Amino acid sequence: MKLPLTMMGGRQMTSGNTMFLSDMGMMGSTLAGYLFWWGSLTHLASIVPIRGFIRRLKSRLYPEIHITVHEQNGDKSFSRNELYYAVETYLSELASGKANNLKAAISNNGRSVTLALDNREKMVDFFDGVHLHWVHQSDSPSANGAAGPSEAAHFFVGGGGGRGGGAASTRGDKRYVLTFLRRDRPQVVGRYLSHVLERARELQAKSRKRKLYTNGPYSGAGWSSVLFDHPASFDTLAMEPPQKKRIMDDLMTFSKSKDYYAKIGRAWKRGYLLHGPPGTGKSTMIAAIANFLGYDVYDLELTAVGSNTELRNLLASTTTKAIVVVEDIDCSLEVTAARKAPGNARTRGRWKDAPSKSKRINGMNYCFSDSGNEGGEKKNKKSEVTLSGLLNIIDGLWSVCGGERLIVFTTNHVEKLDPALIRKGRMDVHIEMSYSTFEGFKILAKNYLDIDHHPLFDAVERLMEEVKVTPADIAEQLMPKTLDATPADKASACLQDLIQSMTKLKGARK
Ligand SMILES: Nc1ncnc2c1ncn2[C@@H]1O[C@H](COP(=O)(O)OP(=O)(O)OP(=O)(O)O)[C@@H](O)[C@H]1O
Ligand SMILES: [Mg+2]
Repeated sequence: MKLPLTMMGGRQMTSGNTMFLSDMGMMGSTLAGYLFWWGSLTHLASIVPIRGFIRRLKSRLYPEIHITVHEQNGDKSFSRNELYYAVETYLSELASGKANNLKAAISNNGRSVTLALDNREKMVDFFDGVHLHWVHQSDSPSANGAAGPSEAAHFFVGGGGGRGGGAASTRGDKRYVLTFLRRDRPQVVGRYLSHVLERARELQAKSRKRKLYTNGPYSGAGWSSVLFDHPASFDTLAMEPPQKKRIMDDLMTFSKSKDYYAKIGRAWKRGYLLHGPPGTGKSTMIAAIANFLGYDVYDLELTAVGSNTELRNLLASTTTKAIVVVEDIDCSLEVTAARKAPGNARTRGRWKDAPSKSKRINGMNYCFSDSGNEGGEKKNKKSEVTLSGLLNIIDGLWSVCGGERLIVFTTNHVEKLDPALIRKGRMDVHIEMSYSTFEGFKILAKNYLDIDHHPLFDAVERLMEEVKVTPADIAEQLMPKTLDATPADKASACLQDLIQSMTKLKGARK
């Protein structure tokens, strides 16, 4: 009798095509032998947990440390643990290029998508030759395959659950667990965690919603704010490229020099004086700086400040990473001694005609919220802010505040300013914003018309050698006047307009 035999996995064993019963006897005893050993091994494994044993053995050889960063602090208030969010930000940058399972969410006012590690997703990082493993864990019932409360992955000694995870977690807790070898503890505790925090701050500063604050007549004794959403950047700023690069390098060096400022015992602040004729881009430059560094802008209206004390309180309530701007400083303050009464001071053009709380800044309308009711009273209040008061407050205030701050003064008349106000150490960088050069014009032509070359460029260049035009004048002429024309026709029409107005100007100056 020939019987086909079927083994585990459904494979048919045949000898040729068949197998005789005598062979089956031998096969049967071999099979019984295997089964015996299999049974013994399984029994042994149930007595000695081999994987656990191997893990324990390895953990003796390569001891691990786990650091758990919980979403909430362990105190009674369950307050938000800022480190958790810093780790999340740091890992989202790392994970976006590497991790397989990510959570996506919309942020930044619906303009960008942020990615974060999904539950139980692991991420490897390297820092100064140290191998670091992160895993995200969540006890939330909705989390995919939730991990046990104190389960931490063992990266160096094999996967799976085990001990670790630090403090006991609460139901619904989310946490990041960092695992590394014990021998790397000094680098991780000493430097890596600071690096994570520092990088997260940089990323948060870049993506956070920034604000424009003002102390105008509608904001009571404090600041009122709106979202700062100005599109200016150094790319779009018409300026000689080497000068632009010097400014950007200076700003970047400043923003990265926290330790250096601390070492030399100076407050972490830098003063910029922007001077030049109207329409040369001083206000635009301030917006570009704010966007470049990711700072908030405090537009300080000195004529609306009642006294030195009020000024001190205003400046003390600014956030870190801020630019405090005083536009037209020569008009805002009597630069030699006591300042003018508000009624006599020139109010900045961009503000003075505003009929309501809506203000036009750099061609954009901003609507300010009213956070106080003192606006009406202030108009008639005589301000007592003095130059020396301003200087003392600036010098004194910045010395005690830890965060990085820029203070920017603008003026059309640098020659009128008291030297004490603009001396080095107060206004460290003096930038002259001047009439447009041909290089500046080409930047504007690229921005406004999207062209790098044009047959009419030569005529513009020749005229620029003879007449002075501000970037604002050029920008005005390069604005398309119709939507119907082709891009090439629009460019030609705008350049002809510009040439015409420059020729007129040349004629008028003869
Ligand atoms: N250097 C520049 N680069 C790009 N655009 C510029 C530049 N200068 C001026 N503009 C354009 O001209 C407009 C007016 O410029 P801006 O308000 O910056 O001049 P300003 O120097 O601050 O003038 P004011 O002294 O009157 O305050 C801006 O909205 C911008 O469109
Ligand atoms: Mg201006």
